[in-house]
Amino acid sequence: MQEVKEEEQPLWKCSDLPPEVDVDGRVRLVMESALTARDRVGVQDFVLLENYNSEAAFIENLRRRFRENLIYTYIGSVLVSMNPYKDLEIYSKQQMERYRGVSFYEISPHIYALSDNTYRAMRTERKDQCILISGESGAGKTEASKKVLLYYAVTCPAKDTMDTLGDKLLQSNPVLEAFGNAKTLRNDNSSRFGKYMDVQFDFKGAPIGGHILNYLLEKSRVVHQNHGERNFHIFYQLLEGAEDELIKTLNLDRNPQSYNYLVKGNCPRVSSISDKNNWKTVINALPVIGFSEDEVLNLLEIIASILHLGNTLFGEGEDGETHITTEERITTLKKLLGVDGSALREALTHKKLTAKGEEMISPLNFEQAVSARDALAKAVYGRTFTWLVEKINQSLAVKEEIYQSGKASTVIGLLDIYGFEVLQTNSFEQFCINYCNEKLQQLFIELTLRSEQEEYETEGIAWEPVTYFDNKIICDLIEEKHKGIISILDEECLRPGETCDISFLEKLEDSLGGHPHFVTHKLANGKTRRVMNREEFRLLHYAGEVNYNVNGFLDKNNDSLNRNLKEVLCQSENQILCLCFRREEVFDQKRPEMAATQFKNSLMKLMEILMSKEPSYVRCIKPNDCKQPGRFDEILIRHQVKYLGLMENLRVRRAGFAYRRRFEAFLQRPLRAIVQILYPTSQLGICDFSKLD
Ligand SMILES: Nc1ncnc2c1ncn2[C@@H]1O[C@H](COP(=O)(O)OP(=O)(O)OP(=O)(O)O)[C@@H](O)[C@H]1O
Repeated sequence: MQEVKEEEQPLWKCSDLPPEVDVDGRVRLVMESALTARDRVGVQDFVLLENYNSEAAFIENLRRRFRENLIYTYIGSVLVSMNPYKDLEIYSKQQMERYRGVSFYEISPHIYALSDNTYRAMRTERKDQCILISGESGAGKTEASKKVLLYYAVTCPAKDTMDTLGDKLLQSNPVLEAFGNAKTLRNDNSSRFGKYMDVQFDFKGAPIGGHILNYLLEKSRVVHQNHGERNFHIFYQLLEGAEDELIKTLNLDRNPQSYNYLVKGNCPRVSSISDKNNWKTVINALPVIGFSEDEVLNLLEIIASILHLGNTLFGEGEDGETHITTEERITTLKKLLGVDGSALREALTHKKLTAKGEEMISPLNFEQAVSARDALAKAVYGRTFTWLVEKINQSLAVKEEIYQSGKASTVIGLLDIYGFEVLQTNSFEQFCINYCNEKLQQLFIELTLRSEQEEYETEGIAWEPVTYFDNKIICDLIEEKHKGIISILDEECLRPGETCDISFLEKLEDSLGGHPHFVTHKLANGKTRRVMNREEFRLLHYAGEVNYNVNGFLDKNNDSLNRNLKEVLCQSENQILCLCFRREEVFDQKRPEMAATQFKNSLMKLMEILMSKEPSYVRCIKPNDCKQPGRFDEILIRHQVKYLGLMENLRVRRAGFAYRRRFEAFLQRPLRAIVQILYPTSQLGICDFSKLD
């Protein structure tokens, strides 16, 4: 692969110049060469753009760099990363060495430079840091976060325990990806959950522990996939990669098309994915992260049982009663889930209710039985995933007592969370994902746009104020107590009487009609009405308009599982399931929080965590929708530049002293090069430049 080494671009080597060229001539040639190179490869920090107010100039700079495989560019200390959709040889150990301990602006932009800078800031300032990686699906967030982890695993000083910790940190990735990622239309390896990971360092800078917080797994994918998409990778890995004996033990058939939960997307195989190789990686990683043989078997029994559950079918008798028509599946489920078969059969076709203190059993109709079965599959998968993350956390936990309180150590947090999502049909999951992005935008405004300008003001620096859209109004629309969409949704789920998705929509119209960021078919004017479905509401997000179809909102928010199904599972002999389904839950009268409220609360906590740390940003951009290298889709890119707030970010950076200081540091590089041409034998180091001033 032909790559441009940026450091070699702008400068001519002395020896390239004919001896008769005098010193002035040399300097002139060097400057000209730098300018020509800049014309070709663009500037490596957007703050150096002459026309920094022009979006066209910004995009042109991205284009030039992308063409030369220069995927990283700074906006001050923010790293903009373009997904190259091909392997570039820029992540080797030698590359890591180049960035280690080197000042941010002395060397070409790189994810390693940001990783190193964050690490050094943590060490010198003894302050917790966080790296916030954002961008839309497929923009390269997970790849970036893996590069950061790899950098720390390779370059940080090692404690005795570090070898194993580094291994565990790296090995937890393929496991999490197997269970939490799936092929979507936009990304063959899309994370279907949000992830925040803390890496804890001791006072010598050695990593000593880690912790992962996971957010809202897209459980609906377990039972349904859109056309061209797949279920979570682990199902296909198991069928393709497991040894014959295991397949037999789990009573499976290797063909994914045999399973109802795997056929919906009509996409069993993906050319870019080797399920067989990935299976090997996962199965080798599990013991490294501390899974016992029994736990691995129990885990795979759960995965297999979900496939069998999807093939458990129902029929309707003459009197309208529902029964199971695939009795052999119950026999298999009994074995794999370690539960009582007849209790499971009963719980899949009946519902237990308590009315006036008395227990009643009521039969389920066909649709109810299908949805009880699907709810069981989703609950089992979702809780198993949470258990898996907990298990990884136990293995990454800091072992030494002195560090357990966290006071003697410092932390670098890594946030890799779903980007803003607009699909053909947007449901509850997209609503939550886009709400999360509104919150992150708030944080970005708070920590970058607002705070930097306030700093300029306090320091009495003259600058041109940068205006930006404050999306608080949209956050309030979604999360405000009693009035926001989430409160209205909860109310509709809980209130007695007939409620449904449409009654929720009507409630929204009654309460929020007239809000400048909320529209429905009924409230819209003619032009918007024509493109809106009657079952949709539209939110005018900071990043653009999104129509949400209310179908399924109530069910997904309720996220409930019939009590008798819970009873069956809490008696499971499967070690993992009996931890996931607790007896107390069956008897607990208190209703657990609804899914959207749980998500809202977890986001509030996340915001607190992030606010308490010094942030660095990686803004990932996806160059095209076809996952193709070399293709630069300007419209798509312009949209991302807009919603990632990159132009506002650039204006703020350009405006004040922070920019000037960094600009000066940046200038030292060509200056040093020139000095080295003029005085080739000089041993001047970077600090000597102050003397030159
Ligand atoms: N730096 C990179 N070098 C080479 N390929 C990359 C790089 N970054 C991303 N890719 C390619 O793009 C794909 C998508 O990247 P990634 O999974 O990191 O996206 P994402 O932003 O995390 O998406 P999602 O939100 O869907 O999880 C990767 O599987 C890989 O093929």
